[in-house]
Amino acid sequence: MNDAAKRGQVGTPGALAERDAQVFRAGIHLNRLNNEFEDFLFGRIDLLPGKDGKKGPDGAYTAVEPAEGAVRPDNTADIAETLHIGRIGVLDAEYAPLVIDWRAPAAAPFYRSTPVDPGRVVRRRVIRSKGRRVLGVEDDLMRPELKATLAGNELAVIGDGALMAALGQARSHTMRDIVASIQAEQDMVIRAPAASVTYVEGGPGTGKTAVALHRAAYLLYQDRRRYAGGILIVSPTPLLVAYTEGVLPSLGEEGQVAIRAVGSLVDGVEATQYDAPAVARAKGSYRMLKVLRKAARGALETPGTSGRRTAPAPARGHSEQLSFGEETDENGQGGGEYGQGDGENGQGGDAGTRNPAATPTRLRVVAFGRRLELEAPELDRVRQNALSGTAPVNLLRPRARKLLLDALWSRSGSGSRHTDPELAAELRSSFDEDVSSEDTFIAFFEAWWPELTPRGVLEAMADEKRLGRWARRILNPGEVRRVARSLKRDGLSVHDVAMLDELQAILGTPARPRRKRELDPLDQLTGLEELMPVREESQRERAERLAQERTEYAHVIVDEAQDLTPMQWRMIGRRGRHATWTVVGDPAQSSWSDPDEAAEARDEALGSRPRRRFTLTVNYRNPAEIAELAAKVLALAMPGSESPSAVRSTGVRPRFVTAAGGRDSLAKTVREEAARLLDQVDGTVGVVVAMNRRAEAARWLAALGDRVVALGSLEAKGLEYDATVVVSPAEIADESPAGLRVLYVALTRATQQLTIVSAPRDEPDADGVPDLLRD
Ligand SMILES: Nc1ncnc2c1ncn2[C@@H]1O[C@H](COP(=O)(O)OP(=O)(O)OP(=O)(O)O)[C@@H](O)[C@H]1O
Repeated sequence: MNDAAKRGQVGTPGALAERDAQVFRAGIHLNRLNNEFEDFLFGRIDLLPGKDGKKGPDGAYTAVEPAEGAVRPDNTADIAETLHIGRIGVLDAEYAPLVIDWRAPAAAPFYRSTPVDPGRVVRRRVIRSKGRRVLGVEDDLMRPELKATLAGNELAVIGDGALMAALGQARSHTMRDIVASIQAEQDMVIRAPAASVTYVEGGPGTGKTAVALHRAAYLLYQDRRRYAGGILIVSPTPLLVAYTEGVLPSLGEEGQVAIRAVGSLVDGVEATQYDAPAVARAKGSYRMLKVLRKAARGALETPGTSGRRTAPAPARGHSEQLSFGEETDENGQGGGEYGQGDGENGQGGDAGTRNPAATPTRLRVVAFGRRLELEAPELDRVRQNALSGTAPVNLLRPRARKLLLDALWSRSGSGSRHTDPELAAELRSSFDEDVSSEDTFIAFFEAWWPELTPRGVLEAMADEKRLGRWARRILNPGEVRRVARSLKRDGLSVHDVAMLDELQAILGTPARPRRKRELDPLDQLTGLEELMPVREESQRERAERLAQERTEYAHVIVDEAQDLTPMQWRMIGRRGRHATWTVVGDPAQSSWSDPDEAAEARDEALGSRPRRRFTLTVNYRNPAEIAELAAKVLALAMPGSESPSAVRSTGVRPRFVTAAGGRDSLAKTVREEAARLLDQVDGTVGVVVAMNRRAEAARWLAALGDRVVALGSLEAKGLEYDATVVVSPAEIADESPAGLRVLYVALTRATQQLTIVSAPRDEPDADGVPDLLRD
């Protein structure tokens, strides 16, 4: 900035422009440094000289292996290079690297080096700090046999390992980044090239979510321009979004990355309700796709018995010329109200609802002084003819309109009036103009072929009779009844959102004139707003706005991919048609009942892009004592699959408690156990119950403060707590066909302590161990 000020004194216009540009860049950099100040420098590696002596642009040796003779026969060596690793890179006054960005190639040895395969690293140090104070230092010696010296002094070793220090810390309600202790197998995934599909599997606690988030930051660092197209991270629940969304800003990345729950992928919708398992199964499966296709066409026709009329009514005085079904609004006025928020940005499907009027069964217009009339059979023929096109239903409107005019034209008999083709064409076009500007025709057309919204179609599906027709031979009558009933309820379920999105694709969005965005004069001054105290829209706000408007992304990261239904895969697939992908999941934790169908949908979404597969094998979350217990359920849920190995053990075994029969006893026991755990851990306690006990469990715990949370089994996905109470394993396991896998998720949420509360249904033995968890 000082430098820039000097440029300004030159006084030429060019120098002024350069000054502005430099001040701007310096301002951005200063901002980033200030934002990243906390815990800015977290790592250091001391290295042997590189094999070929070559150095990269960041000034570090590029070779992974040490130079020949770097280790002397008496096992002594000199440190040739010391690198400091931080959240972002910093150069010194000479433009030499002072701190290396954790994502830079030179930082890779910090993560990759292990005692088995140390490369050039002799000592790896993790530094914890607060503000300007160093709180602690943890060293790992990668070559413990070596006596290394740095500038004549022997290398010191402090602390007992950064990883264990990180894992032992109490948990809060938000996830922390793991930059200081990323492990080698995780680093391979984070830095995998972004070509095509990177597929990561691993058991609970292996760091899949952490790795996915760090990968997003890494990709942006690697190729910011390419990912200006945005990175979408899809998370299973809003709870997990809230838990993880702080990680990227802590890595110096926000704006380009949108983290969305699968129930919030359609703009303006935030679904938090869950359907009962049988309903979810019908709504999520491929079968629903067929039903939606039929419904989207069927919904064009509204039975007269609906009794609801809010479509634009014919103008007064013309109403007698429109024939609606028997139960239409008598005064024919209707009020012309479409729901608001009809998606100016072309999304359309999320906010507005329109209740179409009963479909008119007769059209009468006056053209060329003659009354022309089309009756129901003719209208029906025209409709079927129009629908034979494959285009999205709303985009078929112009075609339907044209076919309607054709039918009226032929009814008028005017076609034979002229033999001269030019005159005939002229006559026809003036006929079309005449008819289509007539209020009657306009009103008729709006009611006969209304522009459908996804919400409108979903509402039509709430009518059991109509749904039954559209779902004939696809859903069974029980499913039809349950789905229709679920759609009558207020608010959307997570599965409804994928249906809305599919409907949006089936219906299509007709082109609308774009609203001109006002030019913000500050925008013109590329980024000067960064430095101004008052500005209209911050960079972050702008990034959020852009993310809102974005419908496709350059990279899509799917977390907990094992849970997605076929319909959800289709929804996400539409957002990444040209994207590269990172897909992380664990089949053993899947709450979806038909994994084969979901795999088919996943393959369709990912297309034929080649896949690179990784497996994470170490459980960083659960102590061995908890992992061992969970493994028993894994053996039942997915016989033969391997549990990840737990990296530490606490010596504290899971506790088993039995609640006597009766609601009060269960409530009391759970409350006591939660309170007991709150006493024993510094951080959070999660109480996991079957989905239908959610509200009840929240009441049980209301007096215990906000360190404790009640969670339905499906909501526990991806989260973690210092301690958890799992209430009635049998109830959770019996909830759905995937119940055992859901129970496996519930049992693997704790970082320190786990208590199992059994109800009589769990058939606990004398020690309180429920049937499902016995050897
Ligand atoms: N290298 C690491 N250093 C420190 N902590 C780590 C490391 N890897 C993972 N963890 C921690 O382990 C816990 C589990 O990680 P994460 O939630 O990413 O696992 P996951 O594989 O997504 O689990 P699940 O499948 O159960 O959702 C988190 O607290 C995470 O911070």
